[in-house]
Amino acid sequence: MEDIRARAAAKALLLNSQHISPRATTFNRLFAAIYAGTLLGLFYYHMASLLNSTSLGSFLVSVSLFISDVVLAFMWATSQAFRMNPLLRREFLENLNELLKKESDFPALDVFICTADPYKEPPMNVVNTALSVMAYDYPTCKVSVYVSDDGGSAMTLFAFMEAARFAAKWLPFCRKNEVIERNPDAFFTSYHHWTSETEEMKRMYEKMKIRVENICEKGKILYSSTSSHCYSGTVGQALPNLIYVSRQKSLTSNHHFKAGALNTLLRVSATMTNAPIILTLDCDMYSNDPQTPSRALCYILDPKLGNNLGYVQFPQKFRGVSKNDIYAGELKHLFIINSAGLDGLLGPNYVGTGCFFVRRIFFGGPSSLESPELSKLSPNYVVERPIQSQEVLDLAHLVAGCDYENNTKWGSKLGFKYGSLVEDYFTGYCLQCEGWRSVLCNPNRAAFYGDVPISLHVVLNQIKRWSIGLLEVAFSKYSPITFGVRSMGLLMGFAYAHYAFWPIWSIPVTVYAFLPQLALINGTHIFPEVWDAWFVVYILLFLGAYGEDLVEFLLAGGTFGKWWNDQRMWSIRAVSSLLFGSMEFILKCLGINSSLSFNVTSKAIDEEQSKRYKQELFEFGVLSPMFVPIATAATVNLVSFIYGVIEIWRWGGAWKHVFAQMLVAGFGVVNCWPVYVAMALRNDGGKLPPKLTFLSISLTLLLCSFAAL
Ligand SMILES: O=c1ccn([C@@H]2O[C@H](COP(=O)(O)OP(=O)(O)O[C@H]3O[C@H](CO)[C@@H](O)[C@H](O)[C@H]3O)[C@@H](O)[C@H]2O)c(=O)[nH]1
Ligand SMILES: [Mn+2]
Repeated sequence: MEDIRARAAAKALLLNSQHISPRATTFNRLFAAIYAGTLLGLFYYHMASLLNSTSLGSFLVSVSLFISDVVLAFMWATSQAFRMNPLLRREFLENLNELLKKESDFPALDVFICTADPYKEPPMNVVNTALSVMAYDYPTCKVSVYVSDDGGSAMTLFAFMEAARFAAKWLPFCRKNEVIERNPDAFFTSYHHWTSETEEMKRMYEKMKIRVENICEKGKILYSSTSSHCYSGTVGQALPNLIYVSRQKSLTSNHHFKAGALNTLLRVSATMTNAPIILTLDCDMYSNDPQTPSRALCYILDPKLGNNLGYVQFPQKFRGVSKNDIYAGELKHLFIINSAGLDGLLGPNYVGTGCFFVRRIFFGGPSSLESPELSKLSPNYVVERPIQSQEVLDLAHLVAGCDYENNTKWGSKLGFKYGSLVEDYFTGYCLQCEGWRSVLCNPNRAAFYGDVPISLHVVLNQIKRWSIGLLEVAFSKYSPITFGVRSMGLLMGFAYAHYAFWPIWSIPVTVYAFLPQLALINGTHIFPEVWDAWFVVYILLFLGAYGEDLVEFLLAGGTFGKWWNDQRMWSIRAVSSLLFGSMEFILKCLGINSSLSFNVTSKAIDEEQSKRYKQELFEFGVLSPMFVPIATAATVNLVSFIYGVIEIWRWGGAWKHVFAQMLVAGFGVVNCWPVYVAMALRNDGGKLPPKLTFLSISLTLLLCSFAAL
């Protein structure tokens, strides 16, 4: 790749450009300064109330509010890193074509696809993902697709044997007809100009699908999970390599979940193709644009970005999102807004999928090569034997063995990093600390599409796993607030700290979801009254934060409806996933619960659920303990709001004292609307289970009567 970069420099070909909006940056910085000043005012107010508190009760209330606001201020301060220098980029594909004239000019590409559970991740979807990348507009002899199957499932293997056969027809069909939608499933559901050739393709696809689904229904093929498989098939000349890998597992060794799977793929692919560029994909993220690898090359081959560029991250985007995205599954801030912000600093964080890496990144910092234990695994080793030669297959089996990593540097100095359930965040963070930088590529046509979870329970469990993983990093010796700030400077360190400490949002949100409401019932006034200048400070801070969030969301292409759900899910997550995640993390630290595991997000679709999702009805349905704080908060807010209304009606003049608390409770009630509906007004399978409704109403009565004492 060095020589191609040199050629690009000699020809002075512009492969990409970057654009900073001076207006947005200036506005953000000015706004941050004003907001910071207002925050100082708030803390002055807090100090005064702490010093003036007369009873133990009022002191405890003041302390809780103070701690909550400290957390909010910390999260605000760390999030400023995303706003100081946001960057937009463009690629010039026509110039890349000037540069890469022959097939041999293209660097080889190894694609890694991970799957783990044939029931939660239907093999047909995994196959569609693989087909979509096999059909990339890229010299076929340069592409190899490696599928890691952590479930060791014969069904997935069977599906891939079928897929390899189908690919031999599908790829030429796509090239000939210039199909852009190269995921067969997406193509056949969106295509309308049927020709006899298309009909024929569709029939073949349907037949394959039925064969695969039949096998899955029977679930009857022999299941083998104690040996490692590497099947490789090169079906004809004009097809990319497709390699199925199921690493060896045993009950006594730690597999490190997805990070372990990816490291196995790193080694297996090194023995077979050792391509200098690697794309990692989750099985639910298919390619939506065949030109994506070329876009990534526009950065990787850019001589200006040089040897420090380690990865090009594409944002996660989703299909099948409901009209107003009720579970905020798009996570616009995480994947788009904040990533563009980081791009103006040292580059976006790695989000686990849709990311093109330079293989060299997994072997030490840009200027300090870390050698693997076998020279054949090293990034500059050139594979000379064909994939199917016995020698290569033997080595591949060896490096996929369950004990292979013992006493090696894999997971610490080499490859994807172990030690956190969010291996993507942790790996990207460590790599950036080593001095690698990254780029966000966010083209108009989405490069990849994934599935969003369509039930609340699944969403909350996913976020709970993330919270545990993030806290593992936050409280490790690599904490971004210390190690990160030292390695990458204040802003990058802050940005990573913002994520690592993400679960502590649960503190202020839980406090604000209960304390002002219960205090209202108790007759205690905890906020300044309406005509007080300090009330204005509160209002400015609230409107400032929500307003800025809304504007950013709209500028990133969101709608008001989606934003409303986004802010709602922010508080729902905080009182459930983040709270439970933090508790599980604490239990783990205390040694009480030591078996944290990677609970794979279900991608299987239930027809009834999917219908309710389209109608935008919140899906409760199961007995999840995480629903209890949500439902309890909902009822407490309602009771408190009604109580406040009655109070004002009885003692008209008192309204200015309770106004702020009424505002908080009222905001809670509006946000909790779907919860009330799920408790009382619905009768479908997704309503809140009566047991949980009963439990949360009892808890509410308990809390409210305690507060009324
Ligand atoms: O032991 C395991 C567990 C998971 N996976 C794969 O990892 C991927 C992500 O798992 P998923 O359950 O879909 O997790 P999500 O929470 O939806 O994914 C986000 O969060 C993960 C970290 O928690 C990242 O790895 C993902 O890239 C990111 O999209 C899937 O392809 C799985 O098949 C494995 O290969 N082995
Ligand atoms: Mn996923």
